Amino acid sequence: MDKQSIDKKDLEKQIAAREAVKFIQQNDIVGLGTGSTAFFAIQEIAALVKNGLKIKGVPTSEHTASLALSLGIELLPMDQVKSIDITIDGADEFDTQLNLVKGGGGALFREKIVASLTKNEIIIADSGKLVTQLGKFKVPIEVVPIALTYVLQQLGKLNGKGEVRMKDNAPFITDNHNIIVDADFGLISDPAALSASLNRIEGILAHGLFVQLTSKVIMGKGTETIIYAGN
Ligand SMILES: O=C(CO)[C@H](O)[C@H](O)COP(=O)(O)O
Repeated sequence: MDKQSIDKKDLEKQIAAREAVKFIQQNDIVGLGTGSTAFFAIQEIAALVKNGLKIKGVPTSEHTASLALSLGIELLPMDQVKSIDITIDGADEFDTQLNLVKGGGGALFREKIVASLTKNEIIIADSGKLVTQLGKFKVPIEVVPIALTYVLQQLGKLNGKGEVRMKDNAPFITDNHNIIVDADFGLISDPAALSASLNRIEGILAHGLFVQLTSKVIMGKGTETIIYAGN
């Protein structure tokens, strides 16, 4: 990928982030996403905080927690939060029905808990994330390590081929001390049905299919934003 296309992507992420933070209100509890797109939102939020906005953030990963603290955003631990007003997070893929694949950064479990607590889940994305059908990006699945063999067998029964995610020649370990299996199901014709099937497999802590959790996706396209909103 050449530098120009990288810059174009970053610009799209940034303008989507700028648009998304407009939905934050004074005294909101704000879920803070994880990844290179959420990074832009966290920076925008930090700038607003410096200008007097009072919010408390709920981070979706240890990495986001450190980043937010370093930028002066006050945090609340997830287990002390009953409800989150608004969350701004990224996604690996989304469709126009607002189904998502998330977890490319391995933070899917905390991202899903935060999304489930959130009244207004806003996903920000560059235009490369929009797909007609989910599934080109493998579905990240957080697995309790001792259940790996069983989970891989069960994924096979769903016509999924799972591979343990590696980092520096060792399995990638999540913030929750689990492993990630990236599962290829081909194109996913019914994300809700696959999500429900994955939910029934013991040993899976969370999977990266986010169905009916998103209120809008704000996508940067060139120098504009396009909003996909739920019904
Ligand atoms: O789900 C995520 C992390 O677990 C990210 O939101 C997703 O991977 C998108 O990342 P990026 O904004 O870097 O493309």
